[in-house]
Amino acid sequence: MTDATIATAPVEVLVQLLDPDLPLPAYAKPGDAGADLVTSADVTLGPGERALVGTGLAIALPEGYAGFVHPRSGLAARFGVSIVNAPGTVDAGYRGEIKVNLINLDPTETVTLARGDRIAQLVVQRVERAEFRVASVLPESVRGTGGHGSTGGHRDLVPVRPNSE
Ligand SMILES: O=c1ccn([C@H]2C[C@H](O)[C@@H](COP(=O)(O)OP(=O)(O)OP(=O)(O)O)O2)c(=O)[nH]1
Ligand SMILES: [Mg+2]
Repeated sequence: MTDATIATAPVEVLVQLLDPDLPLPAYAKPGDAGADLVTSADVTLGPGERALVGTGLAIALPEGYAGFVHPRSGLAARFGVSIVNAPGTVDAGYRGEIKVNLINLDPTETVTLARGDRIAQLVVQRVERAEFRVASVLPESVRGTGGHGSTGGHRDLVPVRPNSE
């Protein structure tokens, strides 16, 4: 089945509208993974500035689910706006307002967002709960302890610092 509109039944998420004039989280297109969240206030972010922004929503996710607050790629590409703790994690038991820690990563431009603008997207996912057990030896794996670039691929990537030749 390739039609993105044909999907399994959606999971029901109760939403408390803390600000009745603001919308529910909304999927912009069929098949979208993220439902857009809006800012409840006007926000101005100078270069490098961040702000914890309300969305006017509180939700109750079913047990076994979490919400992940992701940046919007359009805001990132056009204005350099991202989320400090991307993706933010909304626990199933959280009943407070969903907030978004926006940051303007542009080095020179100030960005202005108006109340009601879509600032982030909420991805609802099933999550496993782990039981952590101490082990003195871990099972072997092909990767082993290699990480942090151990597979290469950075040969041509040389860090360039401003004002250095
Ligand atoms: O982008 C986010 C991330 C988190 N939260 C809310 C929901 C989440 O359930 C709660 C706690 O988030 P997290 O566990 O990431 O933060 P913490 O610093 O560990 O806080 P706490 O000590 O309350 O767990 O804050 C948001 O509203 N937006
Ligand atoms: Mg926590």
